[in-house]
Amino acid sequence: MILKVKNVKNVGGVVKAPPSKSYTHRAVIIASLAEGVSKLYDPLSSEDTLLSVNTCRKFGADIKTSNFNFLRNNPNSNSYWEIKGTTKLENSSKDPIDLKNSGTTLRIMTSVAGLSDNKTIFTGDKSLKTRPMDMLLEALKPLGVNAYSILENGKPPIEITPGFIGGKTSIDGNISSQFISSLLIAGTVSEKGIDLEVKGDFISKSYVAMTLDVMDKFGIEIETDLYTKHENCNMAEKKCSSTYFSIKPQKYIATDHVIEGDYSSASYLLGAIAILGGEITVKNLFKNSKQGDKLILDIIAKMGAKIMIDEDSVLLASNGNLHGIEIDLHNAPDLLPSVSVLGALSTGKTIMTGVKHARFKETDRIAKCVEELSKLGCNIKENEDGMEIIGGIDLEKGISTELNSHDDHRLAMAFSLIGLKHDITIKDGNVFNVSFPNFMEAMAKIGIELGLFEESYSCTL
Ligand SMILES: O=C(O)C1=C[C@@H](OP(=O)(O)O)[C@@H](O)[C@H](O)C1
Ligand SMILES: C=C(OP(=O)(O)O)C(=O)O
Repeated sequence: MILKVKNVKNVGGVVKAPPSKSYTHRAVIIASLAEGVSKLYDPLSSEDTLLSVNTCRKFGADIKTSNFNFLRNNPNSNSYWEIKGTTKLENSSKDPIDLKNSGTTLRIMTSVAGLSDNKTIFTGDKSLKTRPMDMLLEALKPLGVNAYSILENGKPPIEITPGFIGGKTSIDGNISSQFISSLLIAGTVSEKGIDLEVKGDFISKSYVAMTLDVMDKFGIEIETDLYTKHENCNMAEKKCSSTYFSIKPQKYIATDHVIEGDYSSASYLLGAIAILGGEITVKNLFKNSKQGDKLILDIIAKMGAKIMIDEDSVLLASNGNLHGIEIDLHNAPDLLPSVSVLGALSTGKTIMTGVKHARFKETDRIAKCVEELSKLGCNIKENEDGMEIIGGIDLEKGISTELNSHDDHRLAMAFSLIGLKHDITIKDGNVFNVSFPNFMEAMAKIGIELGLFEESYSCTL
């Protein structure tokens, strides 16, 4: 389906950010490992999070979901999921479990599957089969888990043989923080607990902070120097001291938990008004959030808009004139598509650094953003760990006005913002259900009407 901007009028107003995908994954999986019944209020019901729900059901959790629209329902007596966890995991699926497009479910559940009584095979869609897994599989071995890549390419499909007894292990932190979240979540309920050393450059650290946040809410005590270490290591001198985590064997305690709003998804709503000019209030964004993508507030402010942060909402005011900035996305890789579009619609240069790991997502997001923005006449330079946008969109110099999402939800939503200033279309644009099913409804609330159209195939005889 082709996604494009249909109409823009009465721009602005108030909109609620959707619940956090990352927090929903964590709460579902940890509640499924807890003794007792937990209630998750205002969870994100999206393709990816429902994969975590269905996979946890396969391992024995009893999960009752309720379909409600986060834009219309406030967290109230009936908008929650009820999760009865289990401490005795058994994979009831005789076939490989298809995790489609969800890297978070794949990584975290690979360690959890090591706790079960029987073998598991995880597979996924074409994109998921490109996601690196070898470092996690290596780190699991000293903990008693024999897991391997069936095609021996370090990627899914993955077969996991149980035996997770826990103990001491280490892993490099430069590819994915999901490996670390996975080891910590599962290691907690293993016989010996876990002592984990994360070596070298530790990217996307904020997601591990979110993991520890949810583990704390479910009663777990953790010793770590994550919060006391210097933010980024000295990459120039290649000096990065390790980060340590020590968790004694413990049991998760069922609890009720409210899922906060998603800053990654909010970046499209905030970015739209920053580009167009106007004023919006985005609710459900928490001032003290641990999400790394809260960085979008600093980015948009540095580019020239006004940002006011309240306890649980953000007010943005913009005149639509943005200028380029330099930004390190080391801790917020999912903002790369949004920031590349903001940079392409700004005056001056925008430089993104520190985000080589954005190459290991649904797509190689550095390469694809460069490829697609170049089509629109952007003067853009690809670097190993980011990109430089030297000159913005200039359709006169461009070769096409049809962009391609490459089936990546974040590319589709970020590229849709270009349609606020230029007449462009996005092929395979209907992929936002992975993380933001109500994306079009939320954009309509702030005056931006998006449309989805069948691709018209012209037959040439
Ligand atoms: O743990 C998580 O919820 C996530 C971690 C990040 O991945 P990396 O840690 O691989 O950067 C991020 O890109 C992904 O969207 C969600
Ligand atoms: C990469 C992402 O998620 P996952 O790792 O769960 O596929 C994302 O949401 O951008």
